[in-house]
Amino acid sequence: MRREDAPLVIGIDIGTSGARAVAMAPDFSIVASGAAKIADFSADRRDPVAWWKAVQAALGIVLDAIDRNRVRALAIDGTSGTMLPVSETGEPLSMPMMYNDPVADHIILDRIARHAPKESAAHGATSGLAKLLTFQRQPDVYRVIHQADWLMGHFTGLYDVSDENNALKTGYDPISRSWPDWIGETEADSRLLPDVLPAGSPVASISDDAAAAFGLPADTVIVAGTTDGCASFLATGADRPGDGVSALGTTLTVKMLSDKPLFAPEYGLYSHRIGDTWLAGGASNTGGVVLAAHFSDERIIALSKEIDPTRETGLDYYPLVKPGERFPINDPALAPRMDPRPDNDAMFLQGIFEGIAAIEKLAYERLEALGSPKLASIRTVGGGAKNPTWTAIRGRKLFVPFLPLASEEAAAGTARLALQGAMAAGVL
Ligand SMILES: Nc1ncnc2c1ncn2[C@@H]1O[C@H](COP(=O)(O)OP(=O)(O)O)[C@@H](O)[C@H]1O
Ligand SMILES: O=C(CO)[C@H](O)[C@H](O)COP(=O)(O)O
Repeated sequence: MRREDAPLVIGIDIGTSGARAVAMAPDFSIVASGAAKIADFSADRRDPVAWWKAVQAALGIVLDAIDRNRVRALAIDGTSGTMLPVSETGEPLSMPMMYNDPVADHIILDRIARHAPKESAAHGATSGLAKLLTFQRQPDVYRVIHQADWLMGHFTGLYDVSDENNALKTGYDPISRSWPDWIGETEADSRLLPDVLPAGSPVASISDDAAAAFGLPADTVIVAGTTDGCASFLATGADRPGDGVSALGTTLTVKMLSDKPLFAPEYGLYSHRIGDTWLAGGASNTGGVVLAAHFSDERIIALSKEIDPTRETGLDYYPLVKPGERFPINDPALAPRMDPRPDNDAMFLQGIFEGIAAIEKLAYERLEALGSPKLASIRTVGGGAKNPTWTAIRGRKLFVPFLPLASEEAAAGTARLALQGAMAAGVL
């Protein structure tokens, strides 16, 4: 088959600020990509209509660049823990709660704390389960679903299907592959939970309406997606036990591919299931957000050139913008440690780089102490990945090869799941 006739799949990522879509060939090459900002459609990042418009716009750019008849499958990822209550036809019944919107109702949080097993990822004020318990009081609610589920429903017409990754923080047990009975004990109405499929498994053929709207083949397979965090891991091409991915974005997230699941909520550590492997790790509150609180991106670049990364400042910071940490220390009251501040801004910036690198190192050490494979390599994504000074500081502390990325587009990770689903459905 000529390269221009090869079948294609589509991966769509809806992240914190916008939607991105890619078309991918079976050899993982990306043949087209498109992007759109949520802010271009609404000033409110919670507005689901704006999410859908951003997805339509990003997908439209991709479809205009390819022959639509080549598309075999499509999958979507969304921000982990963003939820909304819907009617049977998918109408949102209230404004969604975003991944970082906390539930303030202490009765709900106490019920989860009392009934969820210690190792569950459903603990905490931002968990999907806390949001389900909040939304189930809505009149006429059919299901409470995740952002990615709702967007997928626009392609299938089904608003009651999720994937194992998005469902994790809503209490789903990825080891028994079921919604556990204890969820009922929290007084959650389990009839409102979506059906859950493994990430990368076929859900349904595209609906007639969506096929007509996008000009896609009627047998396009819609595939169960994942969270944005897992998608950006998969996009890098990391695929062996011991492969680590550090995301130096607004926050620092660290994940490692592990042959067994690891759950340690006391450290904010959980595992997402991908096939029979696990993405173990967690998200810290440190990261670029601390840099951005003190320096513009231009100033970071200029000051970085003044830093000698081979010499430690000895400042020993724990950089945070406010008290509270999730991973690798889980302590809602943990105080930032950023004193003394030297007069020299380059030295201050170096202290922050060193502090974040030390937290990254502790994250990988926690994983190994809990039984993960030995860290073999790190791939780095996010705004901090392009800073050679920071990379040199990290290299001095982490002692493993830093590998290049197959792609830094989360949508490419989701497209890999679409390829898997297309193969499982026999259309590739
Ligand atoms: N040259 C740089 N060196 C280090 N950090 C940077 C640099 N440029 C931007 N950043 C940081 O990267 C962060 C944004 O990363 P990005 O991956 O785009 O974020 P998000 O997680 O929101 O998608 C900002 O907080 C910014 O401070
Ligand atoms: O904060 C987020 C929003 O971008 C991420 O969704 C979160 O950090 C990653 O969660 P997960 O590990 O479940 O993918």
